[in-house]
Amino acid sequence: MDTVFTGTPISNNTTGAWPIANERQQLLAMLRQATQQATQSDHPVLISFTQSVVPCHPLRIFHAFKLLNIGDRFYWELPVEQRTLVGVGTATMIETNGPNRFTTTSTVWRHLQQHTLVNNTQEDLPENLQGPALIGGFAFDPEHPRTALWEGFPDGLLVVPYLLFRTEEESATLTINKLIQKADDIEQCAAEMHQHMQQLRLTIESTSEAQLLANDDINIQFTTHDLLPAQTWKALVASTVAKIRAGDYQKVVLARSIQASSEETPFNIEITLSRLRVSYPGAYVFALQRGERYFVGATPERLLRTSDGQIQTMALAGSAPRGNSEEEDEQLDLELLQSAKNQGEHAIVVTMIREALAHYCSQVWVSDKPQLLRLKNIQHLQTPIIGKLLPGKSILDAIGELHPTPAVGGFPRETALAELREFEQLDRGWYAGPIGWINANGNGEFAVALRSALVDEAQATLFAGGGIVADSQPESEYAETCWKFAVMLRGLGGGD
Ligand SMILES: C=C(O[C@@H]1C=C(C(=O)O)C=C[C@H]1O)C(=O)O
Repeated sequence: MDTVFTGTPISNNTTGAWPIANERQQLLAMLRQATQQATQSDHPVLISFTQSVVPCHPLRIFHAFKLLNIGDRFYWELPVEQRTLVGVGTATMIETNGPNRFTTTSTVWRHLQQHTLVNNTQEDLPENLQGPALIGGFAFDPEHPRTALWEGFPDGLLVVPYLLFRTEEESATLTINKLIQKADDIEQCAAEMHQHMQQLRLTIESTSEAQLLANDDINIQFTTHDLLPAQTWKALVASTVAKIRAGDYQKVVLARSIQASSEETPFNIEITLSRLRVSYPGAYVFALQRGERYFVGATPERLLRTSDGQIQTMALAGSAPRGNSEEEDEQLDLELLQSAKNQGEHAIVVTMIREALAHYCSQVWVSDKPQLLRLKNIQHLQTPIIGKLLPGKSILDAIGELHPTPAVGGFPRETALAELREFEQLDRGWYAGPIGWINANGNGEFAVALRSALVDEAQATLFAGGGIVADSQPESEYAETCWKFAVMLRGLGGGD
C-alpha cells in the first residue's frame, strides 16, 4: 500500500504529493509519544501532523472531502490574498453557549494546547500553515430565542478539523489532527490515517476542476418570497426612525430574510462557492456544514485579523448601488462620499471600534476619512483600522469586545440589541456573527457573516440588513437590502 505514496506530484500537477507514507515512521513515533503522554497526564492528547503539498484549487479539495464521507466540511477563503482553509471531520471541538462564549473558547483552546503534539519538520513553511487550527463561528446574539431554523448551530462552535488544507500565497499544506486516548491502538490509528490520505489522493486525481465546476455558469430556476411582508418591514423601519428621532438610541441595523426555493434540484454548494469566489474575490467566501445544511456566504466585512500581535479591522457602513455606466458610477461614488446620512452612520461605527480596541491594544491607528469599498453591484464606506494587541490578549478576547459593532447591531449596543430582540421578528442565527479561524500561535482572522444564506437542500434562507439612522427612508432601506440579497441570489444560481 505504501507504494501509492511515491512523493511525486500526480498527473496534471495541480495537486501535491501526499507524502504521509514517507513520514510513516515519524507519525508512528508521534502516536506512541501521544499515548504515553495521555497515560501520564490522564488527558487525551491532540496530535497535529502537517505536510507540504502542491497548491491545488480549494474547491477540488472541498469536493474530495465530501467523497471521503468523514464528517462536516468547512470552507473559508479570501481569494484576493490566496488565503484558504478547507476542513473536514472533527478531531475535537469547542461548543459554547451564552454570553461568555468568546472567553470560554479562548480558555479551552489554551488548555488544549498544553495537551497537543505538533510535528515540526517543515520549518520552511509559513507559520500559519502548520499546527492545529480551530475553525467555525458564533451566533449573532446568544440571548435571542432560538427557532428550529438554526437547529444544530450553537452560540459558538469551533472545530479542529480531522483534515485541514491551508494555503497562503504560493504555499499549501495538509494537516491531519487526531485526539489520541491512552488506550488507542497506534498501529490502527496510523493505518486509518493512511487510508484516508490514500482515498483523498485518489479522489483528487479522479476529478478535474473542469468536471467539478462544469455548470457553474448555468442559471438555475428558483422562486423567492419575503418572510416578512415588505410593507411590514418598511413600517418597522419607519417606527425605528421615529424612536431614533425621539432620542431613544442613535442607530439600529434592521435585517430581514427571504426564502429561495429551487424548483428542480437541491442547491449545489460547490457551484455556489465557485460563483461567489469569482464574483467577489475581495470578500471572505465561506461555507460551514452542519449535517444536511450549509451556512454559506461572501462577506466584505473583516471583523478582526491578528498576525504576530498586529491587528487589522475595519468600519464598514454606509452603502450605495454601483452604476450601470462609468459616469453613473462616478456620480454614485460622489453621492456616497458626500452623503451626511451615510457619513453619520459610518462615524458611529468608527467611534465604537476605536473605543472597544482601546481595552485590548497598546496602539490604534484609524484612517482619517472613509474610502470606498466597491463590490460587484454595491459599494460601501470603509475605514481601515490597525493596532497592536496587548500581550496576553487573544483575538477571541478582542472579538468579545467588538462584536456586534454598530455596523450590524446598533448604538448604544444593549439598547439596539433589546430592540432587535423585541421587534425584528427574525432569528438571525449565525447571520452577522463572527466566522473564521484561530491557530495555535494565536493568529487568526474572523469576518462578519453577511451576504449569507442557510441552505437546506432545495431551500435557502437569505439574510440582509441595513443601518437605520434618524434620516433613513423605508423605501431606500428596503432597496438596499435587495442589493445585498443579490450577492447570494447570484451565488445560488440566479442570473445577474
Ligand atoms: C447588515 C449588512 O451590512 C452592513 C450594513 C451596511 C450599511 O448599513 O450600510 C453596510 C455594510 C455592513 O456593515 C448586510 O449586508 O446584511
